[in-house]
Amino acid sequence: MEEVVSFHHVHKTYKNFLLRDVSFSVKKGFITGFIGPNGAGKTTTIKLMLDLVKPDSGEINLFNQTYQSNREEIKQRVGVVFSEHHLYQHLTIEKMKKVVSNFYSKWDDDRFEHYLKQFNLRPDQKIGQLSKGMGMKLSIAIALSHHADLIVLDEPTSALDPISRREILQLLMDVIQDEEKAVFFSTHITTDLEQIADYILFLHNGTVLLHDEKDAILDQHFIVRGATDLLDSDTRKLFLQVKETSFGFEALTNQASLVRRLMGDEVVMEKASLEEIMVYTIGDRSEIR
Ligand SMILES: Nc1ncnc2c1ncn2[C@@H]1O[C@H](COP(=O)(O)OP(=O)(O)OP(=O)(O)O)[C@@H](O)[C@H]1O
Repeated sequence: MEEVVSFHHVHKTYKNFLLRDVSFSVKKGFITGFIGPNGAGKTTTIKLMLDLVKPDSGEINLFNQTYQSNREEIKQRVGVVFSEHHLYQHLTIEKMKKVVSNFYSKWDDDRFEHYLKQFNLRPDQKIGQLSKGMGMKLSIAIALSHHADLIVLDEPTSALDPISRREILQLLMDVIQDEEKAVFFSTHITTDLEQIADYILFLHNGTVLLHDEKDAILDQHFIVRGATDLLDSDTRKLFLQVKETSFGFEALTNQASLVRRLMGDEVVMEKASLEEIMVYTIGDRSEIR
């Protein structure tokens, strides 16, 4: 399977933050969802991916090339959407298009017009007068109008109403239909990823906690509930985190089949959502720290 992005042991240090030994890949033809709590390092990772900041060590490849050797070609092949759009407020959409289209050799006016229509945007509208959601849609329209092979989005749906969100999610699914492109998409709305992501990358405190196919992650992780007397030093090892109350325990496991075999009917097991996986896993880590 072709890798569009690969990070190999990437480190980046800020005064109060360390991105540590980050390795992952983004595959062509798939949507990779990028999750992690506030301050996990998601935007830093995206900026590294886009060459907006440089790593201290490690290697970053896009399309099997490095920015050092092929910066211009890589930039042409990437479409970017940030949560706050960086478009010129005083310009109309039409004028903004003229600025941006000059930058991209494969800019496609017809495609851009198609997206404007789809998003109910007019070329004569001033960017400063667009709502947050409309601004986001314009950024997405721009990112999708130069035949990019990789679309990188940093929290694109957080400002959108549920209807627009669905529209954008559908659009991202359409983008990967021809299996020629890859989408990398950070968000706090984990239910969006349950709908559309093929792979999940989960970052916490600057390290990768999980990177796998979404279905594999959801198949492995279960919330288990049972009586506290089932817990001993051995059975506790089956769980990533255990919460105990006077009614019993509730725990997250990533060894569902083993729990089923060992505890069987004595416990109730329910598939964990991505949100539960995040919350339980992070709880565990912060206790260790
Ligand atoms: N230029 C910088 N200089 C110093 N520290 C920085 C810089 N950029 C980011 N940081 C720090 O790095 C850490 C990770 O920030 P980052 O924006 O990557 O997190 P995030 O996962 O995107 O968070 P959120 O979900 O809140 O957007 C934070 O503690 C932040 O303060």
